[in-house]
Amino acid sequence: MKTIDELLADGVAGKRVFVRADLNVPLDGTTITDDGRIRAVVPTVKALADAGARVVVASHLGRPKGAPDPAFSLAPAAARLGELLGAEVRFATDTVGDSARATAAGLADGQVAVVENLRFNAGETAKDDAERGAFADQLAELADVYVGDGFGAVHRKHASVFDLPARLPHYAGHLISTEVGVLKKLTEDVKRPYAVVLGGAKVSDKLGVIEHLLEKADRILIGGGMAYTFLKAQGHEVGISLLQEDQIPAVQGYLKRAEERGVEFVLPTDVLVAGEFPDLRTKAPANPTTVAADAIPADQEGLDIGPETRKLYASKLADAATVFWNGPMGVFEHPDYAEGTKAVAQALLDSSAFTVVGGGDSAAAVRTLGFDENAFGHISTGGGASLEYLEGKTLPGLAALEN
Ligand SMILES: Nc1ncnc2c1ncn2[C@@H]1O[C@H](COP(=O)(O)OP(=O)(O)O)[C@@H](O)[C@H]1O
Ligand SMILES: O=C(OP(=O)(O)O)[C@H](O)COP(=O)(O)O
Repeated sequence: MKTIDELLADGVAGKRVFVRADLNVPLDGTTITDDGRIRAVVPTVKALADAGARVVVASHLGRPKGAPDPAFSLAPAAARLGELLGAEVRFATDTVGDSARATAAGLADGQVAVVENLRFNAGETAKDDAERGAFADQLAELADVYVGDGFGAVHRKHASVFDLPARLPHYAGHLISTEVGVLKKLTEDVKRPYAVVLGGAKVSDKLGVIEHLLEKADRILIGGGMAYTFLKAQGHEVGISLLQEDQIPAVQGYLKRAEERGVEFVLPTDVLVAGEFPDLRTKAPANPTTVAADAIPADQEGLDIGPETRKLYASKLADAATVFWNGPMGVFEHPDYAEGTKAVAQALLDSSAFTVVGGGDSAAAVRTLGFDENAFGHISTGGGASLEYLEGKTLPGLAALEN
């Protein structure tokens, strides 16, 4: 994989460089609640701009449906990038249309622009190779060189991640190089006991990695929205909690395999439930109740692990030598459901383990709940991406940079 250092050494002044970043930051309206992913790409963008490149930054944000949707505009992220760079950052109101082409063409050496959300275009995420390719062709017109630095999206076979680098000279940015360097250590030389904590809401995306983790980890702790498919697989009712019904047979298989291999699977023994999802904007009191994990009422939703589970998980992490954690334990954005996530973060800090926290929301949780991000071994900007890397899968965005 060629890195940006080679590009910089060859000289990049006057060249139009397309930087595929992951600026998928959590927003409250148009306010960025955690800018970690923007800060993470600054070293790459700054190095290119300082070297006189004309930098076109692109990213997805959220999961819009292949058409413009103001709620998912990258405008706030572009403004924040400008603040962090201490320089003007231009913003194109489309991704490959008139605004993007004019903005890219109007850049002077050392200037930076952000184009609008890649996922406002159906071609970005299309399954069909030709449709993705056609969109990548349009993106390629904006630049002479491609720098891949959106680590959080390298597991996606999307036009800007996979097809575009095949059309331009391509290099890995500083963030991707750093992320891969750390995660590689976890695949090669892992100190045991090795505990993995999984939670969050992207359950269907992430359940599959457990099959591989069963061959690697000594202990797997499950929380967040993921826990309820496990509880259901054990025969418990989960009310209106997040559930991946079609994955129940697979999950039953994981539990069986874990037993055969002597991998300890730890599930919540109690959970916080409520009749409705909390209001994350007003943060109005949610008044949850604590119930046993095998006694979730039919009309209630599990939204955090309970106090007994917090203690249990802390004890299971205390003597670990390595911990990988992806996915909050509950809806941490609301204070009534943040305690589970806080307890896991604190347990990681209290242990002497090498700790890796991965994922946009997990990293944001650690910071917004007041923890010192430097106290963790590594905070990865990618959750799904780091999990699939650990799984040993070929990641489209990394393979494209290697070719
Ligand atoms: N029990 C739950 N039910 C619904 N959503 C949950 C639950 N627990 C956690 N979440 C949500 O999961 C989201 C993060 O999930 P995910 O995107 O998978 O993590 P990451 O970005 O760290 O990879 C958070 O917004 C959080 O509110
Ligand atoms: O937030 C992301 O992934 P993550 O939640 O697994 O860390 C990335 O920006 C990828 O987004 P996607 O899962 O909508 O493709």
